[in-house]
Amino acid sequence: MQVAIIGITGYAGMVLYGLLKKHPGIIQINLYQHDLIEPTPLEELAPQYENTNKAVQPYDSAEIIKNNDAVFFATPAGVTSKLAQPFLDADFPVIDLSGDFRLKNGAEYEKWYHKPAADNDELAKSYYGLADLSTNPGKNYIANPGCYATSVLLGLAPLVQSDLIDPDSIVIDAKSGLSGAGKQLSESSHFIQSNENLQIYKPNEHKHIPEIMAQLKQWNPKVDHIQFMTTLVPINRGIMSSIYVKVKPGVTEAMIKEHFENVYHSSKFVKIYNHLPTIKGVVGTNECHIGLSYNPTTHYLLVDSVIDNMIKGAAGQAIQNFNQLFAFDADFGLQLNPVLP
Ligand SMILES: NC(=O)C1=CN([C@@H]2O[C@H](COP(=O)(O)OP(=O)(O)OC[C@H]3O[C@@H](n4cnc5c(N)ncnc54)[C@H](OP(=O)(O)O)[C@@H]3O)[C@@H](O)[C@H]2O)C=CC1
Ligand SMILES: CC(=O)N[C@@H](CCC(=O)OP(=O)(O)O)C(=O)O
Repeated sequence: MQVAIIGITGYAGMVLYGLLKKHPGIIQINLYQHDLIEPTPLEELAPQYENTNKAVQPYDSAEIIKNNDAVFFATPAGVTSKLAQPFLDADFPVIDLSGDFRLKNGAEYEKWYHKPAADNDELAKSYYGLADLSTNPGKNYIANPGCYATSVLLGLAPLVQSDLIDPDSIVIDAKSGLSGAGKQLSESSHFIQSNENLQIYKPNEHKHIPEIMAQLKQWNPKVDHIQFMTTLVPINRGIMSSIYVKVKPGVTEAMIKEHFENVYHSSKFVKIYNHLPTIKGVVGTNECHIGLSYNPTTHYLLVDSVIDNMIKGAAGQAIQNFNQLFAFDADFGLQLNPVLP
């Protein structure tokens, strides 16, 4: 197969390119970039690719459809809402790493993203691909989930789906490394500001709140709200979501553990641990590690869910979705080891 990537000069695009090069079902990766007027050597756009002898083509939807079997958009929010139409019209496979097609309601997107949304009838054609817990019903436009949303939803699914917790009690304290913010420098990601520092950002305003809520409500309509906070931590990669929930009377620690193990027993990528996992155990992999700690005095349960934001939270899950769509083995391109020590 041949696939296209848009956004090779960004963090998610470059990680995706590295993973797809090792995918046994892919014979060629074609790169396209939005601001080119003629084919340009990749190394001119991104010096780390020196001597790779690869060209990047100007963006052209008709060429992409003609020369590829699928396209990955690793572009910022606000891009695919404008570019998706020819792909939707042609029912051409798209894996969209941005948030533009994750919410089904355009007005809700505009409220949280502060950008114009795609039309509601276009949004309706997309499939939210939380790849470890759902199977594509055959839709060709895949909205790849957000990084925080992935770690939170994988941590909450067994509890919410089976109604084991007080649905009003969900409090999430999520921490992310700086690569989650993409390559654009901002005041909060400047070295002086981020190094040796912790910064809470977007309190009660994070765009992953409606994304998480939409999925939780589908699983269990009793969930009406979540308390969700995000903190920037001075590491390159990784997300730890510390999720606190009040367990229902009669639900024991042993029952919870067994339930998590049952839900994920056949999962290649989600692993339940006896200890509380750390970010280092997942960075470089497509895995989500989950640990549990129950407080019998308060009846609060901590679910500790960690992922690599660049892989499970972006490029890796995009490949899982691609593998599902084209019936490849789930771990094609994703047999990875953590970066240790
Ligand atoms: N970083 C992460 O951990 C995660 C990112 N995502 C999502 O993946 C997408 C990419 O993120 P990330 O790689 O971090 O972002 P970056 O900012 O690092 O990269 C963005 C890429 O998109 C290109 N781009 C910028 N503007 C446009 C435009 N108008 N049209 C087409 N292409 C454009 C950039 O090109 P140029 O070099 O010319 O600016 C660059 O190649 C985003 O939607 C992000 O939300 C999802 C989950 C996790
Ligand atoms: C550290 C940091 O800034 N992280 C980003 C999350 C990026 C991501 O996963 O999400 P989208 O694809 O939804 O943009 C943020 O909080 O907006």
